[in-house]
Amino acid sequence: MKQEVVLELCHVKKTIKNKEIIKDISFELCKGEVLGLLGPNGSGKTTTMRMIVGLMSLSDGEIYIKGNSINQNFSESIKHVGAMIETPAFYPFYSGFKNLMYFSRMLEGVTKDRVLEVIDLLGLSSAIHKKFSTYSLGMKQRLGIAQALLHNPAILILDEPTNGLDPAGVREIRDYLKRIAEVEDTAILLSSHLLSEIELICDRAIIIQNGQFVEAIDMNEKANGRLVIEIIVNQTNDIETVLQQKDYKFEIINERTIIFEIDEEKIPSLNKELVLGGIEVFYISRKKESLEDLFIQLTGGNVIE
Ligand SMILES: Nc1ncnc2c1ncn2[C@@H]1O[C@H](COP(=O)(O)OP(=O)(O)OP(=O)(O)O)[C@@H](O)[C@H]1O
Repeated sequence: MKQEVVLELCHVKKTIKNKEIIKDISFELCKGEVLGLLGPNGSGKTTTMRMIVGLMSLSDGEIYIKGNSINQNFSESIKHVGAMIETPAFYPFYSGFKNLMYFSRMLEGVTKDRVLEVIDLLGLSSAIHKKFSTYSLGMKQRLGIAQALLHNPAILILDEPTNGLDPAGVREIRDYLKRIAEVEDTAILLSSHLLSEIELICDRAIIIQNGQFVEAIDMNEKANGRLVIEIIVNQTNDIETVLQQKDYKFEIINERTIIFEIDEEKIPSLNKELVLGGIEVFYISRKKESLEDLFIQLTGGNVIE
């Protein structure tokens, strides 16, 4: 069953001073999904997010939030969005709690119970009455996410939420984001230049480069066992004849090497087929592509921080 689409970008473009910053970006974000926006520095991740939250206008294209065009009905669409785009600004000498209460009063219908709920959701209860200035960077980020969630938005937009955090802090944020998506059914769009994070946190990733969509990757498909394997055989000339009736996805690399993209459970039957077809199999080895390999391959080896 297809999930409800809560955010849709259709051929979005942005030109600033005659420079096309965003050339043509389209993607969808579904309820409860965690989607990563991945791209080298300067590829347009922040600009894309700024347009979604209305901090920047679109030069062309459309953005729909829960079916409402942000161009035509901004006030209706923006109420479904919570965002942390720049470093969140809090009063340093107020406690985390007082800060959240302060922001909650500016939002319609946010009760003290909801404030307590987001504090619990982000694991901030034990430190919530301490001054904001005493918080670690990870706690400041979590308070920022808690603030963005106060009005229970359908979509949470986070620009590099793990930037500057140590590995333990990164893991913490990752666990909390997964929890938010599960518990509140929130759709999360986050950007990161850390590929490993995107791979761990997200259900899907959109790769962009030079303001242009490059590829969408489904992490669950990867996790569901689709592997890249390398098979060394005595000769590859007859491979196509041997496998003629099967819908294998493969590439002959040279006279002895073939690469297959295959479900793990189909490897033994593939092996059998090759052997029965008169092909001598020397090695079968797993070449599971990491997101990093794929990213470098797709973006032509651009340097990533
Ligand atoms: N207001 C602006 N005026 C002119 N150029 C801009 C403006 N905002 C962004 N740019 C340019 O647009 C491009 C994309 O920037 P953006 O910040 O969206 O990229 P990014 O993928 O978020 O990069 P980073 O990871 O470094 O933050 C960059 O070349 C940037 O210099």
